[in-house]
Amino acid sequence: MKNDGFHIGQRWLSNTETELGLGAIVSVDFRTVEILFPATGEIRRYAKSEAPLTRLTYAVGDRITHTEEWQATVTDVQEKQGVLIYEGIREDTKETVTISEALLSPLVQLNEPEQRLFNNQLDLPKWFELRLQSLEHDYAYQQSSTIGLAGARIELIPHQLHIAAEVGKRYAPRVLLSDEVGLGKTIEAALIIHQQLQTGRSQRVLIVVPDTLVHQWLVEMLRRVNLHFSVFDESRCAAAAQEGGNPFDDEQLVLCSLDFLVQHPQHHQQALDAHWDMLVVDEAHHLGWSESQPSAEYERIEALANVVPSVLLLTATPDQLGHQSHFARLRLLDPARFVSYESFLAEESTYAKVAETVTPLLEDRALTDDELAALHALAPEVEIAIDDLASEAKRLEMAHKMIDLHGTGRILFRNRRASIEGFPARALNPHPLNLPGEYADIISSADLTDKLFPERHPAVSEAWVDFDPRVAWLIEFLTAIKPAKVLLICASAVTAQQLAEVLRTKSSIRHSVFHEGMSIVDRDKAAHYFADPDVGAQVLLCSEIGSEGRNFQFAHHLILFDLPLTPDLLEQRIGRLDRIGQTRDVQIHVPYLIGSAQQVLLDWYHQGLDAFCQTCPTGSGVFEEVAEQLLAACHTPADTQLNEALIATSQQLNATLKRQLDEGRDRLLELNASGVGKVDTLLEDMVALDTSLALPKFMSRVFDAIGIHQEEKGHDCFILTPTESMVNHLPGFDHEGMTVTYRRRIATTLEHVHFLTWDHPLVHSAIELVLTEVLGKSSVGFISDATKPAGIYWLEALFVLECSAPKSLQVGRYLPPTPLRICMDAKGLPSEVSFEDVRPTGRKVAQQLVGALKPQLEKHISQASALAHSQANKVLQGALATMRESLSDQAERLRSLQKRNPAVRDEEIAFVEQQKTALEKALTSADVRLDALRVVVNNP
Ligand SMILES: Nc1ncnc2c1ncn2[C@@H]1O[C@H](COP(=O)(O)OP(=O)(O)OP(=O)(O)O)[C@@H](O)[C@H]1O
Repeated sequence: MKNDGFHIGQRWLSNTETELGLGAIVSVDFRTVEILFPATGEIRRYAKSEAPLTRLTYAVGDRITHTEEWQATVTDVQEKQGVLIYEGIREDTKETVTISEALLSPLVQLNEPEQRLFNNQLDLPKWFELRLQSLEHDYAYQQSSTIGLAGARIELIPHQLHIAAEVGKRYAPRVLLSDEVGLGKTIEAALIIHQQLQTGRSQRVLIVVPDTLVHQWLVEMLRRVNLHFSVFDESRCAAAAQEGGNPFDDEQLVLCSLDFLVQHPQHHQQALDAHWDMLVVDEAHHLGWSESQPSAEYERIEALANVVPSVLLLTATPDQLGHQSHFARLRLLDPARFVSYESFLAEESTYAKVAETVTPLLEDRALTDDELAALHALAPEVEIAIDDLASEAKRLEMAHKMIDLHGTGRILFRNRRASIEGFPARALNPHPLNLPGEYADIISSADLTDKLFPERHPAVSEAWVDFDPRVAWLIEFLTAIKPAKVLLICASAVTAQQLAEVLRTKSSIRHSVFHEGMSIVDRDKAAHYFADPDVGAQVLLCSEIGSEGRNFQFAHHLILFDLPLTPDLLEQRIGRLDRIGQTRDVQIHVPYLIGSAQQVLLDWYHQGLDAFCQTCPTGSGVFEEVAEQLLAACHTPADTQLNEALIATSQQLNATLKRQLDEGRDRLLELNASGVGKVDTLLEDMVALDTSLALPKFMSRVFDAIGIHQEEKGHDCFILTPTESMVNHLPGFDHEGMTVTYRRRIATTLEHVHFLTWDHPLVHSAIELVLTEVLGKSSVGFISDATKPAGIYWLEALFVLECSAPKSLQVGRYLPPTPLRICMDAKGLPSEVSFEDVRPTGRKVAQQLVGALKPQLEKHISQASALAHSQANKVLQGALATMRESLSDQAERLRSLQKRNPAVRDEEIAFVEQQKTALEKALTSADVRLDALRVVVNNP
């Protein structure tokens, strides 16, 4: 429509302040024009000849919005005294309406690149690049193998990454993470949860842990993977109860203690009703089970596991409450697969055969005919041609297929220290002390507890600390090795408290206690005080509750003031120090009374099982066999014959069981868990990401563009602060300032520094901000290329191929929003040229250029659009083919697995099929949209 001057009532857009919305001319005189912007209430007065304004006019077919907020589609346009009168059909009532442009809503924002380009809503050319890069990076991220893993603040430890990647990519994984103590099960769980959340496979997660570990889990989730869990306890639920409803519905990520669920059936019921995607249970050996007497803990978790699709159980000592309980937990993960304990035992006895048959595949040589025949016999339904085993990679693939087919491979992961390098050694330091006469009567009683813990007998009350030589030894020992940190564990809270009292009254040794009689907050304070390297406690005196889960690897000395009766508990105790992050050999000190039942235990553990200096996965098996003999020996410590026989039997049993485990279950589990041959590519991808400069470069441009100042601080850290020009709200950005790093090494040592990776929420919100803003949708810029004629121009059109689908479908695996950049030259031909350093032209020039080139540009846009559609179609066909192939493979693999290994559930197969159908539908509905336009003119 021809513009023949300003008239009151006309609607114009500001070219310089696009955020003002649609303005209305309120006065015009012979030299100036005054315009009111109703959306912000601001008025501007301009010289008529210089006014940076563009008239907004609509054509037939356009959609307009009335000030009363209803919409209409334009059917006719007339002009009366310079003001446009639109006729149209109202969308809600279908009435025919007539609207003067004066009554158009001021809240108009032109979103379409073309509209913006031809209405002079132009931005700086750098915004076009930012949009393009944001789309390109997001595209790469969505397809990356490292999604959900790269952003964790951890060292890259292969066995953990393998498990996390293997489990994290499954649909509703149900697994038992059973690495030996301290190898990183919590970290593995954190990585799996993070991956499931980042990819949309899960949204609601409930973590259940012993109450001693609630705080530690809270902190680990936050510091390792940036996840804020809410702790639910009695007081939180009571407060929520007043508002009514189910308190568990209020949060997506919840952490609570197992005790809490056991002691409060009504809250357990609420948790059951709260529709979780994932349940995580730490120290799952507490879920004791026998056919006649399942524990309350087991029943509570079983009820949850029956309704929650994904379940992770964590325990380093699966046999701690007996092998039956271990079976019961596997059954809880997959009731259809683990039907009876007897059949489970029978199957276990075949593991050695499976391991023996698979092992040659891992030996980097051709298989003999016999070995090949054994392989055929193991899995007759798998066709194995010699060619299938020609290369090392193929043999590895076959080995993993076989492991997958047999036993607990898919649901149980266990790494052992023996197969992981770099662990320091453990040394036993026994400290024999004379048995005081005061204990004589007590230890001669028939009660085993009296024999093992005479200090707890009422007859000696608090006086034992005065004559028991372990107490004097303790003070002397602590004084001698000061300031070295020492963790002391004993069986009872009373003993820990009494020892603390002695240290308080008889020494100046800084100490702290940790036992079940304290509140969770006080316990954490005590642990924190112990961890403080400068002014903290030298010794932490723990009751048995300190023997699980906690991280005390900064200490190198462990005192076992008494010994527990079960080997797995001993392993848990030692595991507080012997865990990832321990930098020195672990010194285990056992002060014991000569000739006591404790000496029997010491000798049995050390000589019978070698359980102090090595981890002893066979301990519970041996214990089950010799329990009677062991108890008899504890009753008669002086019976050397009995003791020697006990040790000899235990040594023998231990050797046999170890061999069986080594050859069978553990060998298979280890092959499955450690990721030999499978994790290398992932590790390479992670290292490549860590060393790439793409993210720092990109973020620096984004920060610059949105008005965040980035200042280098040294140590590879940057301080981010808002500048005055920062107008947009960036979720996750701290306006007080933030210290960030892109380096893993810095992030794992400086915990207050944010670790910026492609997984980080700040990076996601920055990308989202760039893409949801209109900034950059249209721009004009100059390049200087002396080799090309001055004045030639190109039109860059950025299209996005995308489809909408529910998040849980993770359509991004196959077709993330895909950027397609098409560049047309002045002749209307597609060009491969790309531009760097496109500089702004100035608004007026840009306006004039767009005005002059409008007919050509319109033509180029439609040519580019046709090209984009044809490119998109190729991309789409590729995505469909990949999706079909990959899901068909998955379904086929699951079906063939299921024939051998019922661990594969029917729902898993059905799920893959449903996904295939849903993805087919979603992908075929994908469409191309124009996201941004940039006109680039050569002006050398
Ligand atoms: N990849 C890693 N990077 C940095 N620290 C790690 C890593 N893996 C484990 N750690 C640290 O090592 C210690 C042991 O890890 P974690 O607590 O996950 O082991 P765990 O197997 O759960 O132990 P437990 O058997 O005692 O429950 C923790 O302090 C943990 O933070």
